[in-house]
Amino acid sequence: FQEFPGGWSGSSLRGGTMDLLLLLLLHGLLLLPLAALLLYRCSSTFQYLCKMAFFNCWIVAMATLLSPFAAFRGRSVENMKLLRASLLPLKRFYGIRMRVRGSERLQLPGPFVIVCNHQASLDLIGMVEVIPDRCVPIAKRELLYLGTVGWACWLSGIIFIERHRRDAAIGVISRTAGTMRRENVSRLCVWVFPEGTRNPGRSMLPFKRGAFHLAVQAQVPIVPIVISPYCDFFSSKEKRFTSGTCTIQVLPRVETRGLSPKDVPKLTESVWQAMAKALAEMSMSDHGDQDTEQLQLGEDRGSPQGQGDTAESSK
Ligand SMILES: CCCCCCCCCCCCCCCC(=O)SCCNC(=O)CCNC(=O)[C@H](O)C(C)(C)COP(=O)(O)OP(=O)(O)OC[C@H]1O[C@@H](n2cnc3c(N)ncnc32)[C@H](O)[C@@H]1OP(=O)(O)O
Ligand SMILES: CCCCCCCC/C=C\CCCCCCCC(=O)OC[C@@H](O)COP(=O)(O)O
Repeated sequence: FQEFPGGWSGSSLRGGTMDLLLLLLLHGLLLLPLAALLLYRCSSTFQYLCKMAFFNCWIVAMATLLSPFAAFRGRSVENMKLLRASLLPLKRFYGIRMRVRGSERLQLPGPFVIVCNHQASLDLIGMVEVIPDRCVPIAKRELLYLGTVGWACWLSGIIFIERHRRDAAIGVISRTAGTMRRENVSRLCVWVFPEGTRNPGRSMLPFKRGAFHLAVQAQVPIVPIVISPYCDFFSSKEKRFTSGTCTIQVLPRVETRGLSPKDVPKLTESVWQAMAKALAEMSMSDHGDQDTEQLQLGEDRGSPQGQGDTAESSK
C-alpha cells in the first residue's frame, strides 16, 4: 500500500468502478448505432418505422423552421411555396421515382378544383410534385392542432373542415367557392381528397360530394389526379417501405359550367368512374412496366427508356 499510495483504498475502488461504467457506456454508445444499423438492414419492420419516424420528424422540423418566415407574410396561399419546397426533397431520401403524366392539363388560366385519390400520408410527396401555384388543400381540422405543423398549415392558407359537422363543413366549402369566384383574376385553386380519409390499396372509396359542390358553386372545372398504388414499395399494414416508382396521372378536366346542385351526384359518379378506370389501368401498367424493366435489365443493362408524354423526376 505504501508503494501504491491510495492504491486499494475506498476512493480508488470507486474510481475503478466509475472507469468501468464509463467504458461500458462508451461501448454501449458505439454498439447501439451499430445494432440499429444491423436491425435496419435485417428487419423491414424496423426500416418502415425508421422511415415513417423520419417522415414525421422532417415535417415537424420544416414546419418549425419555416413557420416564422411564413409568419412575416401572414396567412397567405403564397406560403404554400415554402411548404412545397420543404417537402420536395423527401422523394430523394426515400428513393421514390416520380413519373408525372399529363401535367400540361394543370396549366389552366382560371381557377379549378383538383380531386385526388388518398392512400396514405405519403400522398404529400406526390402532391407537392404537381400542385400548381396558388392551390390550397382542404384538410381535416385535426391537423390544425399538431403544434408547428398546424401553424404552418394555417399560415399556408390550408382550408380546414370538421368532417363530422356537415353543416359547418358545407359552410366552409360555400365560402371557399365564393373566394374562388371573387379571386378569379388571381386564380385560387383547391385540392381535395374526395374519399375524405386515407384508403390504402388499389381501389377508391365512394367520393364525398363537397369537392363537386365546390366546383359547381364556383362554376370552375374539376381536374382529377390519380396517384398509382404504393403496394409495390409501401404498405402501412405490412409495415413495408422500400424504394420504388410512383406514377401521377393528370386526367382531362371536367367542365361544370351550367351545372346546378342537382347535377352533383351524377358528376361525382362520372369523375369517380374515370379515376377508378385510370387507377386500374395504372395499376396494371405499373406491373407491366416493372416486368419490362426487369426484362430489360436482364437483357440489356443501361438501355434508355422513352416515356412518351411522361415527365420523370427521380433520385
Ligand atoms: C413548411 C412545412 C410544413 C409541412 C406541413 C405538412 C403538412 C401538409 C399537410 C397538407 C395536406 C393536407 C392533406 C390533408 C388530407 C385530409 O385531411 S383528407 C380529409 C379532409 N377532406 C375531406 O373530408 C374531403 C372533403 N369532404 C367533403 O367534401 C364532405 O362532403 C363533407 C362536406 C365533409 C360532408 O361529408 P359527409 O356528410 O360525410 O358526406 P357527403 O355524402 O359528401 O354529403 C352528405 C350530403 O351533403 C351534401 N353536401 C356535401 N357537401 C355539400 C356542399 N358543399 N354544399 C351542399 N351540399 C353538400 C351532399 O350532396 C349530400 O347530400 P345528398 O346529395 O346525399 O342529398
Ligand atoms: C403540441 C402538439 C405537438 C404534436 C406534434 C405531432 C407531430 C406530428 C407529426 C407529423 C405530422 C405529419 C402530418 C402529415 C399530414 C398528412 C396528411 C394526412 O394524410 O392526413 C390524413 C387525413 O388526410 C385523413 O385522415 P384519416 O385517414 O381520416 O385519419
